[in-house]
Amino acid sequence: MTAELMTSAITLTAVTKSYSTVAPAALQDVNLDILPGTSTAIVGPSGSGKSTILRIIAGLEDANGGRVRLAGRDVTDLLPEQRGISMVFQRPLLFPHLTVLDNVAFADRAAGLGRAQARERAREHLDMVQMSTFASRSPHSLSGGQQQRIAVARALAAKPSVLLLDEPFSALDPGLKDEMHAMIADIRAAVNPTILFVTHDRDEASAMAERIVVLENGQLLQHDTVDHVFHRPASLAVARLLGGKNAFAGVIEEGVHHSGLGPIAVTSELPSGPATLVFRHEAVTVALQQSGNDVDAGAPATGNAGVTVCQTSGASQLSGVVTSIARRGPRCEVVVRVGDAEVHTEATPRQPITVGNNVTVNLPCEALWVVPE
Ligand SMILES: Nc1ncnc2c1ncn2[C@@H]1O[C@H](COP(=O)(O)OP(=O)(O)OP(=O)(O)O)[C@@H](O)[C@H]1O
Repeated sequence: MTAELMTSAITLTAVTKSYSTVAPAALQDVNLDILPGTSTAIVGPSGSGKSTILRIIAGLEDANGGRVRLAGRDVTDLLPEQRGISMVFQRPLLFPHLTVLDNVAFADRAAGLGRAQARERAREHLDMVQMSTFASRSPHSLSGGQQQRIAVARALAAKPSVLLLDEPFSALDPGLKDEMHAMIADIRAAVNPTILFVTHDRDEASAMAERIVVLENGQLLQHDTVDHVFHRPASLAVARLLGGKNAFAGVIEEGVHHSGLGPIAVTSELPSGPATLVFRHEAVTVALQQSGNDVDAGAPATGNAGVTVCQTSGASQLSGVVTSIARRGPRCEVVVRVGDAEVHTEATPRQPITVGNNVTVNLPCEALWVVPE
């Protein structure tokens, strides 16, 4: 492999975009700093402005205000082909009349490179996406996943310092998606472009990126590490958009959060006042209460908020009653009524838990997070 390393920081400053004077702005004052060589996912509901951000960075759409910089260079007024960016779309958009090899050689040919040399470089990029044996095939003879590999190889052949991917693998089945994620990891190891991609799939965001940008209604709600957006959301909106199911409105008084769930010790550093307690259901386990054990075995069957102090054991334990169980692949999601509230938890299908059981909910301290009301 002779491909050279290529990577750029991406900086958006106060970028706004309105497609019409009557519709709400597609992007509102978006500021974003993407470090070179990183991979970042953009997530958000449909219509939140995800594709618009990519298109403005690529130069396919003009912003109404703000600046776009790549590696510190202001590219706002440059044409797409002057920016050193490649973009891959949900559909591969290969040239049907060219072979796979010539599809990938296209950028070099257009840049004036001789056919033999362009094809030699194209072979390197086909190799990078493990498609060298398909070089002489026509695009229509390939599967959707194979065509998307060729689209990625063609994008890389333009030697971009930034690779933008707009829901590139959303049409593929889960097994193929995993293979594509492995391919992106190989590409990062080989040429390390800065990657910014749009996805609706939270698992894909965490599989392919180390950071996530969360958008809603054209506004950037949070840009942070994968771990932080899932476990330390900046707002209730972020928690919800990332699939968080446990949120309890209440009030903090002297380091204790009070809600329908009961009193939960948080941290004394948090100011007193209204706040919502959030935690991921994946972090919460549930266990059948055995009579005689030391966990609130006498709780009434209607469910009762356990007193919860979160220090020595590193976890709060709540007593409750199972109200529903739903299978989620290899896991089960178990909903437990605790006091006035419902807590979403996870269990394995082998656990002997049924609806109506008295259970203990184990809430690890590190899973707790508080967001403003
Ligand atoms: N060419 C266009 N003309 C008019 N409005 C547009 C155009 N492109 C996008 N919009 C509007 O701008 C807003 C943001 O669109 P965008 O495609 O960026 O959202 P998105 O988050 O990528 O959505 P999705 O997840 O559905 O692809 C939407 O309200 C959309 O209808």
